[in-house]
Amino acid sequence: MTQPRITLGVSLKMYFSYQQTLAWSEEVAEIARHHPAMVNGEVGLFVLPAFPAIAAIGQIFSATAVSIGAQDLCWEDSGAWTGEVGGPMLAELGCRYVEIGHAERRRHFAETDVQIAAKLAAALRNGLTPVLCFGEAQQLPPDQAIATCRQQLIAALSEANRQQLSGDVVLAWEPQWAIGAPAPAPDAFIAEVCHGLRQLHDLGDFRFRVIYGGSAGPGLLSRLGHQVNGLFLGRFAHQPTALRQIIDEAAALAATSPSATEA
Ligand SMILES: O=C[C@H](O)COP(=O)(O)O
Repeated sequence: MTQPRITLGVSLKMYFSYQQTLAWSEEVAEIARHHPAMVNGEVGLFVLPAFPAIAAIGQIFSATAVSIGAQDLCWEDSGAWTGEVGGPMLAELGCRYVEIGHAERRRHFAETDVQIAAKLAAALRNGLTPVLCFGEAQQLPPDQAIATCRQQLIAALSEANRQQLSGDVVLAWEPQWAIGAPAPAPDAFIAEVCHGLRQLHDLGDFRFRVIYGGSAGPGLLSRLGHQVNGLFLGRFAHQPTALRQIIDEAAALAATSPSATEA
């Protein structure tokens, strides 16, 4: 499948009620139906709601270019795994993406590298594009942040590599200290780390997009330019008007991407 020039993702985490999720999705679907860069596929948007809202927002986004996904999955496909949701059911529900390894899941649910690697393999096995979250816990110089992230990526991709799985993987780099903060990491730091992450070519047979997350909001994408393949958004996408502004910025960036000017 052709990749959008700019990828935007929104995780609603557990912020919205069911009805709020539907109302927000209706407004975003309206934007997506009319935004030229979304209609022509230059800007891609995926939305990850809480599990119970997946089917309903799948209907709301059905006639749009917006993809839906989940915030987690089980590493097993079926069986006696009370409370879990497996990749096959997510695929049945129309999910294209699944988030894996978010810092909040590591912190609050003690997810380990081994579990994250198994979940990533489960996603690929079920035709879902993993949105692999990773990022350094403390503020580090860019070269050390890149080295720390590289180790996390090697661990997270290890099971997929062992099973010789391949496919698209969204690399959602989120410095842990920038998540839930008043502002994102400094622009120059984001640019340098994303550049370094995009140079990592020894991680397996995957097609990567590197997107930045951590208090990202309007203005950031325009400031970063082509240093990133997109953004992973949380709180600052809760207002549909703010998301529209970010989509506009993505469209402007997509129009000046090297592949766009060659076309
Ligand atoms: O999943 C999204 C990220 O954790 C970013 O969330 P945030 O923008 O609210 O910090």
